[in-house]
Amino acid sequence: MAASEPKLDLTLYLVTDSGMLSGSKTLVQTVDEAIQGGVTIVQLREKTAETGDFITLARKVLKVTRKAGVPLLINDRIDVALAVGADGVHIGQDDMSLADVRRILGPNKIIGVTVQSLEEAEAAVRGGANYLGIGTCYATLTKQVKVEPQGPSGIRDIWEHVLKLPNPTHPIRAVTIGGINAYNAVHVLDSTRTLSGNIPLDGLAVVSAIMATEEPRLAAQKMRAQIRFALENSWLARPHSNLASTEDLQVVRRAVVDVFMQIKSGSHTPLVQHITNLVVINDCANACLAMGGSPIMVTEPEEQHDPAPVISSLVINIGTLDKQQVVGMRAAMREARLHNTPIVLDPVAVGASKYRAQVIAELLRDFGAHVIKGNASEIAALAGSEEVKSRGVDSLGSGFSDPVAVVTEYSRRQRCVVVMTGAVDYLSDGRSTFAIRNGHPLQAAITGSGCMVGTALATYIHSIAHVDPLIGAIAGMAAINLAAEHAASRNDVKGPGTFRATFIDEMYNLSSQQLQDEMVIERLL
Ligand SMILES: Cc1ncc(COP(=O)(O)OP(=O)(O)O)c(N)n1
Ligand SMILES: Cc1nc(C(=O)O)sc1CCOP(=O)(O)O
Repeated sequence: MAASEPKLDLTLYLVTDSGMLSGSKTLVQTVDEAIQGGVTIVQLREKTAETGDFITLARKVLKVTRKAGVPLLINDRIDVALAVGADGVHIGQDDMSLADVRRILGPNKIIGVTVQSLEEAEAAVRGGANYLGIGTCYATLTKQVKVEPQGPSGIRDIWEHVLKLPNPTHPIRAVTIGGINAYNAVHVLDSTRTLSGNIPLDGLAVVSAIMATEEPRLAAQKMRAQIRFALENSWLARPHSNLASTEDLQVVRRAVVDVFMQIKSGSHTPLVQHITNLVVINDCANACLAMGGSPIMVTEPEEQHDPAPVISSLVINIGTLDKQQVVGMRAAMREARLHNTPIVLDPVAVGASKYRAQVIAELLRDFGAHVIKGNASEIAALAGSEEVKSRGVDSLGSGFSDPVAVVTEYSRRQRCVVVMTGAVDYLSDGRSTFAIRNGHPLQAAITGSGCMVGTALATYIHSIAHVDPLIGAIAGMAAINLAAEHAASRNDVKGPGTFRATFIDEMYNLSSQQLQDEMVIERLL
């Protein structure tokens, strides 16, 4: 194959570490296979190599990268880059200054700079870096990092900041690095999209996710597929949903009924995994069945891997939290992320203890969610608002003075659909916000009705690729509220006990015509 001119494509950035090789493959073979699997740029990072050995290795790797038309950068060592004619270098804050490196290498070589703060990022952009390696995203065993991992939201803050800077010569690009793998790639790319403009990072940089495997080609293929999904198919990547954003509420209503019909007609039976609280397991399983889904209560960490490919959606509910359960939740969310399975997070009583708040913050940092559902006090606790207080699992007072602003802004920040339940339910994807005014006070008189909302959301949002999560959320919320209205109006319902059983019956009986005719929905934004 003829050599081709390397162009800067940061989509999947391999940073090498020969110390991680298992022994069955050389570094050159590993790089070669990783490129075949989809790596788009390589950085030779040999922290302990002698200069002569480094140059010899770099020449061999360069042959492979040139053949594939992929740029080769050298970590830290400008002399090695010059000696072999590499395409550029990557430097950190303790290395030779950017200005000196640019002077030595000239205007055409690629220079990447590690940045961990707004100030470092600003200096690198002003100094003419071609791209930024924004670190450290997650904890890593690959190297000792000096700063606390900042998680995707910290990375996003830096990315957002640099995009607002005037750029002297060329548009700035960026990847993030640290603890990234095929399981968290989509979440990292989704949640580092800028709030203003929805602009994603240019790619992800990895060391161990490829270097420490026996199958670098396969590892690179998996990473590349996840990155492609995040950049092209994730709902955040799709242009503003035509359905939820349309001014015509009739179009929204029809889309909601269509989603409902898919399940009601039996053309699709979503397999809805629950890791939920002890109080409501049975109710949630029955609600799921009654709506046309199939519940599966797989909870042990060890048994998350096998069913993961066939799970349609995952409910994580922290109502009766224990440490072992959290391990299972993390394993389930990790698998869900790999399979792009929608995750519905129910942060029950998150404001009640520091432990709950910490668990939820870590789950959101590490895995995120496609939908967060809570009552006003739970959303207040998550959004950092003092306006609504809680008592146990209940909200106190009359709620937010401006619920639309709270829900919309929190949804925008979390990059997911937020559903805030109450007498009026508010649902937002950060771009469009709706109120649903169905439901009955008896829902608050039984335990688990909020948890069953989580089940309903997950049942209708059974695929990220095929269901707009906001439309699916509206379908779930409206369906369960209408079932409550129908149940409460029945003569055989005498109070909470009979309501509870009848509620499930009416979830089962609800027709698409009733949903169409009786759903009270209002667009607020
Ligand atoms: C893409 C990318 N980003 C960050 C780094 C880290 O570089 P640096 O700060 O120079 O640390 P060392 O790699 O030298 O340990 C990187 N190498 N690549
Ligand atoms: C080389 C490097 N630089 C980092 C930074 O934060 O600047 S983290 C890191 C190592 C990343 O390795 P892995 O993909 O195996 O977690």
